[in-house]
Amino acid sequence: MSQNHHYDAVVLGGGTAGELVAAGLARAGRDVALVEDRLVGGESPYFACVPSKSLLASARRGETWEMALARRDELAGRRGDPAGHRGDDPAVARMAEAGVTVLRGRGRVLEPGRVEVDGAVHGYGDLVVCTGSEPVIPPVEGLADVPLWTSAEALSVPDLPRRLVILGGGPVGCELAQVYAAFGSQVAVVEASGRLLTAEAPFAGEVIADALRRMGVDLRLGAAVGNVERKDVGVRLWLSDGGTLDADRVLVAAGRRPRVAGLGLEGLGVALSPGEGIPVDETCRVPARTGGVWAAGDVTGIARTTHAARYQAQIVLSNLLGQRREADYRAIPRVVHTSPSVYSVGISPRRAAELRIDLLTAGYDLAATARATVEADERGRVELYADRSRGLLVGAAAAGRHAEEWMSEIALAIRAETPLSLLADVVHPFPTYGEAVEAPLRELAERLRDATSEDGTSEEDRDERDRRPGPAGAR
Ligand SMILES: Cc1cc2nc3c(=O)[nH]c(=O)nc-3n(C[C@H](O)[C@H](O)[C@H](O)COP(=O)(O)OP(=O)(O)OC[C@H]3O[C@@H](n4cnc5c(N)ncnc54)[C@H](O)[C@@H]3O)c2cc1C
Ligand SMILES: NC(=O)c1ccc[n+]([C@@H]2O[C@H](COP(=O)([O-])OP(=O)(O)OC[C@H]3O[C@@H](n4cnc5c(N)ncnc54)[C@H](O)[C@@H]3O)[C@@H](O)[C@H]2O)c1
Repeated sequence: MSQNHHYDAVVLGGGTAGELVAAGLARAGRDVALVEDRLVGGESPYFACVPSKSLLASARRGETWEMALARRDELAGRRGDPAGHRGDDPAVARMAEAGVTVLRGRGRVLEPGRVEVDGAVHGYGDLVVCTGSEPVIPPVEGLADVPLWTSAEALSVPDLPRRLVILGGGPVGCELAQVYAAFGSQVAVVEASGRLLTAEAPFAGEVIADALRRMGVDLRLGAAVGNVERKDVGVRLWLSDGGTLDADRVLVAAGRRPRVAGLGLEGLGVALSPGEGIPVDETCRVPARTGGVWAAGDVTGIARTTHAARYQAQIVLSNLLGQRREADYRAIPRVVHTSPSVYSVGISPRRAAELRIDLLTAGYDLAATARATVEADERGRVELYADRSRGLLVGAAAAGRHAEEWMSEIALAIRAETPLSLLADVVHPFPTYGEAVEAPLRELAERLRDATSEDGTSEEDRDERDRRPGPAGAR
């Protein structure tokens, strides 16, 4: 096949990460092509973050389903219309303005230095893979034979099912359970592990479980779906605990896997493992037989949020523009935007157990803050986690009203390795939920000081220990 054009860089996938890398390189004078086979902008604006947060906000404001849909589709409506018109013109125009060539179609690597996009071949110097992730459909008998929703359908069609069963109680399952329950669907969540938000601190899942139950959501925790059968009206699901559920619609929210299949990366000598992300080093470079392969965003399987995709895109950009920069994943926040919301950062108790880190935990119920009293919303708690051996804050979780807005100082503290004695001296305005971190910070500082004086460790020893690199956080 003859080659159309040789680009300095080809970016595969025009989502959050791909757009940023392509525009940044083009603005720096590089000849760049962005390959996108759906909508420039990717998942976040059309099918994920924006429509889900819009519906959650409408639910909080008590809007009707019709109002909520109108607002959702106005914000995310650039996903196109049923006639097949693509709605991403503003995003494409942004790329053109930056000097990026947008190549519509599915891209795959033919051989080192050459990609094919719907039959046309293009050459490249550097390849940046930003192909995102896709939902996992669990191998449940009968599931493939019934009409399913993934989050993309749930966030783009106008239907409000009377009975909705959600498979999976992770961030997607919890956010969408709250949306549909708020607008009147009878919602059940089937979560195979014993609790919601299983990767996070147990109290967080309990706070969300309580909020969902109060809205009438039927939580089937610790139960897996055995099989699914189509009925005259709707479907029936048989659960491993012997229970059954009837539904008009099944929404699968059972996790996502990096989108790596069919990209031709094996031909570059990239080592791929089933279900895993493209391996990257700390500069987001992909170890490959040939140089010049990079990856950013969900496809790396590392932090899987829009802000992490942006961060990795900036890392790739800096390195491609000749400024070495390494990613640090120790303090990337993870937020579930339910009411109350859940904010986690750094190491979770589960991750600490896997890494055999001896955690010191201190917590505080938000009910004890004056803000909770004046707001008449006492739900929630904050927990802070310190690594006993390093004497540093390494993780935190909070469930509570707007937790995502008042916990950022903890991310900074973890990232900057701020001494606990200094953190415990920080003053928060009264009356705010943010005051809830003061008591646990003081407690951790005191317990670490006591531990230090008991084991005879001097301040100098502690300083030396603090300078050593810590274990990778959210990975
Ligand atoms: C329901 C839901 C809600 C979420 N809410 C939040 C939230 O509130 N906050 C948050 O931070 N994160 C949230 N996320 C996660 C967030 O959406 C992702 O982390 C983010 O979109 C990842 O960006 P990306 O650039 O890696 O991939 P994507 O945005 O998925 O972009 C990848 C692009 O590559 C294209 N592509 C793939 N293969 C090819 C190919 N071979 N050729 C051409 N194009 C290709 C795809 O069409 C796609 O446009 C949510 C996710 C879901 C599912
Ligand atoms: N606010 C945010 O930042 C946000 C919001 C939504 C999603 N996301 C991202 O999207 C990704 C996907 O989220 P998710 O919630 O789909 O995945 P997840 O992997 O976090 O959770 C999936 C859940 O489904 C359960 N499960 C799997 N198979 C099951 C089965 N057969 N029956 C019952 N339960 C089953 C698992 O135990 C797990 O708890 C996450 O990585 C997250 O980072 C982010």
